[in-house]
Amino acid sequence: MRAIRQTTRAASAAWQRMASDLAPVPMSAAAARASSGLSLLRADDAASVDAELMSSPGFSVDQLMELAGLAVATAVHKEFEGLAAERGGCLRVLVLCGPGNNGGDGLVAARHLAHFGHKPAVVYPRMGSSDEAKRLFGNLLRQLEDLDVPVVRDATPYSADVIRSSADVVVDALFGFSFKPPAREPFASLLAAVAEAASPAEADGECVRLASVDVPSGWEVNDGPQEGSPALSPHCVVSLTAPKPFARRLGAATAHWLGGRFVPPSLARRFGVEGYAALYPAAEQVVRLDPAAMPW
Ligand SMILES: NC(=O)C1=CN([C@@H]2O[C@H](COP(=O)(O)OP(=O)(O)OC[C@H]3O[C@@H](n4cnc5c(N)ncnc54)[C@H](O)[C@@H]3O)[C@@H](O)[C@H]2O)[C@@H](O)CC1
Ligand SMILES: [K+]
Repeated sequence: MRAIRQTTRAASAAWQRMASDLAPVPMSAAAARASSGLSLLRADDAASVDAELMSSPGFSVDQLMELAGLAVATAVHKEFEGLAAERGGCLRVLVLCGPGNNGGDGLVAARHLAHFGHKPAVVYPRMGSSDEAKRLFGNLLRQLEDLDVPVVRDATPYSADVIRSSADVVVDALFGFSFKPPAREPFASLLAAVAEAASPAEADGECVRLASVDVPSGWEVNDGPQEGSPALSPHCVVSLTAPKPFARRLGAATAHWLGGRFVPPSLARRFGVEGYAALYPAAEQVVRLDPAAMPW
């Protein structure tokens, strides 16, 4: 009998040793993100992905901007479908476009929003002066003109009150992953006005809905909102290619969409972002991320 008890104790100890060998080793948060292919893309890595897409696989900037802008328009349309239904199916969308490619995504999004039956208007205070900027953005402006989408080049009239009275939704395409705080004029004042217009501080809680393209403008891409800068508090963010590290600072009330479904798996793997491709349903160009399922 004693021999049987000793054998049982030995077997149990061996089993416990084996079980502890098999138990999952706790991973660091960074390792968990990398192993899932759902890393956050730091600003310099996002710029490298962009540069590589336009070198080895041979995309043109026009192609990428078209897909990014279409994704933005689609996400905005889907996110605010309920609001559109309250407004007879048509939203007044004020698209604020900055001087770089984030602004270009906004110009493309405005065109698609017009095709979707909404009423976009664009504020575009500064355009790059290079020949390439003039060609790229000049074409996008011409396409808006052909659709009778108004484009205003002077941002000064856009106080919080003017924004509130002229728009249901503001698309913030002022700055993306190349933004370096603090914002200079006229963008600083425009950002302050948008921040006020989109804040539900009014007595009835009614405010303009704000959708930010890639990064909420005025937020530091890797660290999020900074003290003292006019920091937007968006209702939704549409991240392109992969969310950037500021995403950790988004509150639970902010919807987070992902678009930019064009990165080849080999390139995505090198930056630890290959896991996002599997999140898109079927032929969708955008996906609403579930914050509980994200490792960050
Ligand atoms: N691979 C991708 O994910 C793609 C990204 N695209 C978009 O491209 C964006 C990045 O574009 P860019 O690199 O042109 O840069 P941004 O559009 O982020 O901004 C750069 C421009 O903003 C100005 N600027 C920067 N800091 C400023 C400040 N503090 N005050 C005033 N002006 C300031 C710069 O002088 C420059 O003109 C992304 O965020 C995304 O929206 C798409 O267009 C194409 C594909
Ligand atoms: K933005």
